[in-house]
Amino acid sequence: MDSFNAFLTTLQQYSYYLFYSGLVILALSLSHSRSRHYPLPPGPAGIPLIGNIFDLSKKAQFLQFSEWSKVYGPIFSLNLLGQQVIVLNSHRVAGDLLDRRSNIYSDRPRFIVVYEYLSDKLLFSGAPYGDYWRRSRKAAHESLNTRVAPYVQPIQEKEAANLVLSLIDDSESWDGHMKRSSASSILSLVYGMPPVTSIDDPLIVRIMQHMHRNVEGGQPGQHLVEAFPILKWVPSFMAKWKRDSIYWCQEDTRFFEELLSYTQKAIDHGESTTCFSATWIQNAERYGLNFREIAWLAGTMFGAGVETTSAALSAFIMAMTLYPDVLRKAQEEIDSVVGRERVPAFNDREHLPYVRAIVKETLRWWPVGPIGVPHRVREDDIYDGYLIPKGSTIIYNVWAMNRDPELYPDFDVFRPERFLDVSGEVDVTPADTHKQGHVTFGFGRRTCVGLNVANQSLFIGIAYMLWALNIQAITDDANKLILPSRDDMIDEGLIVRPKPFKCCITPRLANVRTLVETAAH
Ligand code: HEM
Repeated sequence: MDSFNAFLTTLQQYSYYLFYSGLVILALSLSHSRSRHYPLPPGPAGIPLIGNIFDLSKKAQFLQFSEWSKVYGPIFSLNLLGQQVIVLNSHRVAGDLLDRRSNIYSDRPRFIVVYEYLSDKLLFSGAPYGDYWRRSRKAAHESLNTRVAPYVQPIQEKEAANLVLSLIDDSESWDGHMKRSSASSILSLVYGMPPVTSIDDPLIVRIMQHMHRNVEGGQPGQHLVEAFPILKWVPSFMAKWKRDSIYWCQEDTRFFEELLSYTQKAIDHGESTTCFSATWIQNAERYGLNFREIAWLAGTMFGAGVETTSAALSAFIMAMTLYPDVLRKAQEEIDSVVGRERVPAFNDREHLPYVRAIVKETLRWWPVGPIGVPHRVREDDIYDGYLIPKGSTIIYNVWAMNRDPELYPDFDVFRPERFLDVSGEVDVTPADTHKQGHVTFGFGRRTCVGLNVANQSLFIGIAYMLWALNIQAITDDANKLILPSRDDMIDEGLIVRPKPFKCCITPRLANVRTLVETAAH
């Protein structure tokens, strides 16, 4: 009898279980089918099966998106070869979804070439929102947040001094120096290496090649396999992209592991080093990262930090060439705070609101990543009466948001004053810009983890250049100014930098070199 009762109780428990499971499944499927009754956000009509892919090949994507946003509004949808893409064009919409619903909007779309093959799934900036991303992001965040300023700032001051020296010695290659300086800064911060001062240094050349491959590999339309993932299964001997990617992944892994061994040796020899990678090695167990994963975490900083920071520095040079009044005003501020007997330092930051505003305006006026880095939504979502289907690629249109005429009425003009109150002292930043004044660092849980390092690097680099150098447009034989064109860009897909142009960069005073040289050593 007891066993029969036990059987009945179990049966009862099972029935409850089945009943409640049934309810949950019913509720889920109802909500799923209900959500499917909502329309997609509006968007340009495409061709059956291939969607809007050809509409996008006519001009730079961010320009096309911005044009569409004027027709379809702050949120519109596209179909790219069957892939649903949702484009967000206003601060409110991007903030509502990517920041305030970040629990479902923090995934990345699949990057087959760059993430799966070129990095063997170790490039965490391209990783899905999951365990590996969380472990890497935690380690990165602990090293790159504002609290580590005492370690970061002396390195960045030295790098800024070296940048100015190279601009004094070889101003014609100014764009190359921006890249060299940004790469050198990452090498010092991540591995504790001394500054690299030559553009032709093999280390710099190697890093540039790695970045170039990643940028090229990630360019939309570059590889058919991104649109047709089934091509991933084509054997290597028939697919050059696959052969090359596997080869370069091995080479880059070896390169990053060699660089990390530099830190490991320093630790083994008992040297005191507080560089990022030493922290990661010493806390490897707590982060749950092995040697290879740390090597790639460190290597990821090149891809994420060099091209972006250097493009912003180049945009600053363009802005100073086009807006000499801004340059003059900033130099007056710096001269009154720093004087001519010493070089600028981070301690001056608080007293240089106009220079701080120039950093913001540079990133607003020239968003180096005009469409950021795409996210992916993990669940069906309803927003403003529209369905955003699970698995959609979410693109936030930084270009359009940084040029929103309601927030920035004269958006085409480089005007740092827009970030200061009437007293000229207090920073002013619009809502949903994460106190940055622009959205160039992205959104939500994937927001640029290096933004403090980047802001500091730009501040000190710009302060040094303003203090030490005159930056002017060149003139022709008739003494007429030859101005660079704002529209001359190198569009590398995710990163856009000014096309190098000729300008005149000279020391402001005779004592500049001696003072900067002392600071560089
Ligand atoms: C002006 C300079 C920079 C700009 C404009 C920039 C911008 C961005 C953007 C737009 C993203 C994607 C955010 C998103 O998905 O919503 C990103 C991610 C990232 N950035 Fe930056 N970045 C800069 C400098 C740096 C630096 C200096 C570092 C490292 C030292 C860095 C490390 C990273 C990493 C690791 C990620 C991936 C984060 C993740 O997927 O969780 N960035 N950055």
